Amino acid sequence: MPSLSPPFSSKPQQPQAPQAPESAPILHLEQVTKSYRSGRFCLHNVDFQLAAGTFTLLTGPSGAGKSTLLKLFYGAEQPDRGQVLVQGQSVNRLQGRALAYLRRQVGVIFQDYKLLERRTIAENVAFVLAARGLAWSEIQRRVPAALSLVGLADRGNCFPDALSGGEQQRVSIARAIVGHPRILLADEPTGNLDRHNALQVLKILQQLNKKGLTVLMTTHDPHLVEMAQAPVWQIKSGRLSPVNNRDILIQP
Ligand SMILES: Nc1ncnc2c1ncn2[C@@H]1O[C@H](COP(=O)(O)OP(=O)(O)OP(=O)(O)O)[C@@H](O)[C@H]1O
Repeated sequence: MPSLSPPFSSKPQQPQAPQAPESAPILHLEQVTKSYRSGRFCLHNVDFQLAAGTFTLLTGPSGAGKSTLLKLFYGAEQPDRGQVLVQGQSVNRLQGRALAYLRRQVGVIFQDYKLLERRTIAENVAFVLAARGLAWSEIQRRVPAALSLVGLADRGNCFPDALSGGEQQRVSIARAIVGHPRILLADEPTGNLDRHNALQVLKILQQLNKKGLTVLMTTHDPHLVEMAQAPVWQIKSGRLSPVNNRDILIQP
C-alpha cells in the first residue's frame, strides 16, 4: 500500500444530497441556451437526457461547445436560459453546500491531468477525500483501491513526473472516482495521448461504466469513436443531435 503521510485534516462527514428517483435522467438539459460575452453561441435551445449507467460520447468541431456542455453539468458555467439538472436536481438554483453535495456525485477529468507535481500519486488521489473530511482510515482504504482500478496499485509513492502521460491520466481517473461519484465527465481525456494510451484510457472508462458509473466523454478522435461502440452526440452550430451514421465523423 502506498505510504500516505497525513497532512490532511479530518472533518465530520456531511449528509448526502437528496437523490432523484432512478427513472429520472441522471443528466438533463431542458431548453438550454448558452453564449459567452464574446457573442459566441455555444448551445441554442438544447434538450438532452442521459439515463443512469450509460456511456455516451460527445463530439463536434473545435470550439463547438463540448467543454461548455460539460461545464454546465459540473456547475462551472451557468446557462443563459433553460434548466441544467443532475440527478433531477437543478444545478442553476443550487448554491453553497447543496451545490457542493451535488458536485460530489460528479467526477471530472481533463485533457491535461491537473496533478499536483509536488505530491505523490497516492497523495494526489487522497487530497480530494481529505478535503471532504473523510476519516484517515477510510482514505487509506480507498486510495489503493482507486489506484488498483486504473492499474497503478504499485505507483502510489511515485511523483507525477515519473509517470508517462497515459499513466498520469489514469491517476486523474483514480482521483475523479475515489469519492465514489455516480457520474464521470471526461473532457477530451485522450487528447494528449498516443493511440495505445488513448485506447487504454477508453477501456478503463468502459470498465468503470460496467460497474455502474455514468460516463459522458468528449472526443475529436474518430478512431476512438469507432472503438468505443457507444452512442454518439454531436454539437454543431449550437445544436446537439445524435449521430446515427458514424461515417460522417470520419473526415479527412
Ligand atoms: N470563458 C469563456 N469566455 C468567452 N468565450 C469562451 C469561454 N469559454 C469558451 N468560450 C468560447 O466558446 C466556444 C466553445 O468553447 P468550448 O471550449 O466549449 O468548445 P469545445 O467544443 O470544447 O472546443 P475544443 O474541441 O477546441 O476544446 C469557443 O468559441 C470558445 O472560444
